[in-house]
Amino acid sequence: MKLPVKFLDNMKEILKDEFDTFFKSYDEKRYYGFRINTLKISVEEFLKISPFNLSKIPWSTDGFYYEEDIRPAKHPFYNSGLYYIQEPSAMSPVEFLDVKRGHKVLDLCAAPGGKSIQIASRLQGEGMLVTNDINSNRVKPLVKNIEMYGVHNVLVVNDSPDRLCKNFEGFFDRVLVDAPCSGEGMFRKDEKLIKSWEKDDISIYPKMQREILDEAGKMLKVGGKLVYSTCTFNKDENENMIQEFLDKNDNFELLNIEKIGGISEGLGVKEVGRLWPHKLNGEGHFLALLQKVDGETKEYKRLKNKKKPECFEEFEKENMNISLDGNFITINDNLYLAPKDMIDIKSLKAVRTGLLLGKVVKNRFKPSQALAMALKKEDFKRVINLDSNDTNVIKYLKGETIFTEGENGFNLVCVDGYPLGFGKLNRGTLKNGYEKSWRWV
Ligand SMILES: C[S@@+](CC[C@H](N)C(=O)[O-])C[C@H]1O[C@@H](n2cnc3c(N)ncnc32)[C@H](O)[C@@H]1O
Repeated sequence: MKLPVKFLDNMKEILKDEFDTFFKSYDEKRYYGFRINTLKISVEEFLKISPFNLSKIPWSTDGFYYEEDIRPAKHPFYNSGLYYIQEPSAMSPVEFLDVKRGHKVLDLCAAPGGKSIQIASRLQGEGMLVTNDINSNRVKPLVKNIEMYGVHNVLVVNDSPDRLCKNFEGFFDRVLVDAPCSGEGMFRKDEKLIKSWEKDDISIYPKMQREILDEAGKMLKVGGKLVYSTCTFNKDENENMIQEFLDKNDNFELLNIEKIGGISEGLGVKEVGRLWPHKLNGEGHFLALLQKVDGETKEYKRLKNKKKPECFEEFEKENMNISLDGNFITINDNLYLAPKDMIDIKSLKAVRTGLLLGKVVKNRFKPSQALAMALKKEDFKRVINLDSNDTNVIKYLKGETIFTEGENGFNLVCVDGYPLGFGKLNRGTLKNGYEKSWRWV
């Protein structure tokens, strides 16, 4: 692999005696991983049905390495949101964020959403996740991932950190800043990034990171914790960025990142964590854990619950074995179940205000793909449960009509018991309800 000379010079300076082993690691194979989505299945249950050979990633509770030649994104379990494909070292930031059920958590630079899904799996439907990205193109896959992985206690935002801060100062128990960075840790994963590193002016990143981190700190509660992470090796974007933040904010303390599974101390800062490709099986990451120990406390009032619309109540009675409760919000014909901890937000570009249940048009309710993905098989009255080897699964994912037995009406189509989407059955013919933009082409 041909690496930029300037990058190698920087790395020689940083790594000194270790440089040669670091450099050689670029000729070794890269590692592939996915994380089991414990919102839908436990690690133990998944391992019982797993069609793949997997081995544990040491710093992750639910992450596994898989071999390069298997294609987990082509298996229908991927479409049912049972696992999220993620570079192994990228699984580390959330591991150290110490998210507990009921927390209010902000993922400030979230797209495409790998770490948001990981946070949601720690929340297990309690508390609230606010997931944001400034880039409107990148928010689209973020929304898809949030929905496919069945995250429902969520507010998805496409806005800037300072505008978020106007609504959420001192609000969050946990904040993740997975900062935009020069991406030096991703060269082995994606050689195109070498070209953009050479072409772009990487000195722009520290300014961006500083601004994001400053706003992130303000949105944290006293006692709350923040993880700052990057996938680059550059010291200015890592240890120096954290040192500068601590110098400016004496109400923050640096906590220790436990050095498990081959994670190393930082460069001159022992509390932070470095994942190096020559020391563990992953591409590279930087982690710092901060705690806010002093500051102003602000009280927030939850939004008052709005009633369930009648048309949704009817849909539930006709089709579901459960009845949802909480705050039902309608925005432009879209019916949402908002998170219980939702507050009044002003002038923010919210893309999803909770779980999108469906559309209400002329008092008729049409369920969404997101609702199907947030349900369990037992939650629905009529289910078409396909075997993962059944050719109808691919047909369904392609949006084709399928012919199958079952009860007329709305059905939840599942693969080996895990929902894929809806369909309407009429005398053996299933009108495909799989979201058009998700269909296999
Ligand atoms: C490293 S990526 C995030 C990856 C993501 N956390 C994940 O695990 O899937 C950094 C993200 O920061 C976003 N970003 C850049 N500047 C930002 C800003 N000022 N505020 C919020 N997000 C920003 C980029 O659009 C990009 O999606």
